[in-house]
Amino acid sequence: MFVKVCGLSTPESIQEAVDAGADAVGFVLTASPRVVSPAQVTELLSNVPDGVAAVGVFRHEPATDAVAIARAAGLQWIQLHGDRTPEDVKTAHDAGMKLIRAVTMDAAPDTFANWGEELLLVDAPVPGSGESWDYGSMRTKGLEGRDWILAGGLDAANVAEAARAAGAWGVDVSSGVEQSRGVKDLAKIRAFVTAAKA
Ligand SMILES: O=C(O)c1ccccc1N[C@@H]1O[C@H](COP(=O)(O)O)[C@@H](O)[C@H]1O
Repeated sequence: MFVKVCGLSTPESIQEAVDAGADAVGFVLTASPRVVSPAQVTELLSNVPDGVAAVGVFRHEPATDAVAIARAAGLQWIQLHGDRTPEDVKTAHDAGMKLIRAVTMDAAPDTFANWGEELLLVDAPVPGSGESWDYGSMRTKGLEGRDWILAGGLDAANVAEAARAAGAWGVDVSSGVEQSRGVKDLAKIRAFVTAAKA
């Protein structure tokens, strides 16, 4: 199970996620209680070892802006939420970036198709809200055999059953590993990664 821990802003939280076995860490570069600056990301990247993907997360920004911000920060992966088009995938790839394309669980059926992104992420209607949803509804979206990530309202207690119900290849978390909004809890990070990997 691929595991991404998102909304990290301190060396300690990155270290905990990496030590626990996370495959990717996310830095929120859009309006959010978890926002970090590109300069902060550049500093934090020294705590991310080779083999762990460091992902810049964006919501409504045009893909061209996201690519420029991520590149300035030293990132090679971007995660694009919001309304997107196949042209956005091309923009990311033309810039040499790898892409996680995020769609909401209630998005139009054609948006679940493979547009050539490296990974698809399926999230709650409001990203980063901590809201859980009907994960089993993903069984009807034609995602079998795809590398796709489940997100939205996950925590250590529900991640195993949620991933099983959805048939997910990977999972992503932010709210479920926090002690208060935007403040990560190291024990919850470890518990989440351990539960997901188990
Ligand atoms: O975490 C945020 O604040 C955020 C803001 C804008 C776009 C995406 C954001 N995070 C993504 O949301 C899910 C986590 O949701 P939850 O908090 O666990 O319910 C994950 O994909 C993050 O990358």
